[in-house]
Amino acid sequence: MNPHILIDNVGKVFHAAGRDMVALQGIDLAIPQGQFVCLLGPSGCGKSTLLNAVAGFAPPTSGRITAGGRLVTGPGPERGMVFQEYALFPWMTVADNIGFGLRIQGRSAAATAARVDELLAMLALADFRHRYPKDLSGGMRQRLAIARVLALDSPIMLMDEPFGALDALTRRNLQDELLRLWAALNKTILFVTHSIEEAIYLADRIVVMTYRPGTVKRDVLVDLPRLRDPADAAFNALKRELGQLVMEEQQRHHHDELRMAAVD
Ligand SMILES: Nc1ncnc2c1ncn2[C@@H]1O[C@H](COP(=O)(O)OP(=O)(O)OP(=O)(O)O)[C@@H](O)[C@H]1O
Repeated sequence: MNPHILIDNVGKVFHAAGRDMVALQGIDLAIPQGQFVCLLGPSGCGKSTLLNAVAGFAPPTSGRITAGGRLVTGPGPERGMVFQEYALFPWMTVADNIGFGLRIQGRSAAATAARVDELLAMLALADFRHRYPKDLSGGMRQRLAIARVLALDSPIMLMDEPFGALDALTRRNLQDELLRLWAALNKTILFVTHSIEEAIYLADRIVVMTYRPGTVKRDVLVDLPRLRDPADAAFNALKRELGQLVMEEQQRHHHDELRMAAVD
């Protein structure tokens, strides 16, 4: 079967302060339909750069990416993105935020209203439909951000540290919610995190990235039954193994920063 997302020898070079910086190099990933993939690595290893390339926001400088068999040349309706900072319209109510994308797609008022009701129920937001984002907790805002993306029915969801700003309990609730939606809706998910535990809790597959240049350091299938228990021995064994890999890259990051400070 053709992969749902194909990342083929992708590289990205930034030109900054008169220097070339290789953010990504030779990334190859074939992601089948329905797989939940976490990109894991320390700050600066290119996770967001890769996700933005798949989203079509910032094209790679070499290689190519296809989604659903089509070359990615820009953003597209088959790829929905959820950001850490919610990306909500503060002047619109919860219901209007969810319906916005549908209206600009030209759906009728009745079809939009029906779909909005469905999503409000799915994300347990029905009691909040008339509120504005500023009157919601961080967890509720992130539910709303997910509802907005689900409204468009994109088969691929791209998520950039979506739960990074939430407290531990809210984060776990939303992780469970996301697993439920993923299983029910059969989405392909590419999810960026620097939390090893989050990656093991969620993913079918974890791609650990190296720091500068960003390459694939390890590509691991997580074969543990869900819902996973972070206290479980196999969970912890994998956590130790991945922790070692991420630590090595964090140290490279740290040495790089010391070297840059010495040059300046
Ligand atoms: N527009 C840009 N111009 C120049 N350099 C950039 C640009 N965007 C990202 N970079 C650099 O590319 C590298 C990868 O950045 P990226 O944000 O993808 O990393 P990340 O793994 O997502 O980190 P974080 O978890 O901190 O977001 C970093 O060294 C960053 O400084």
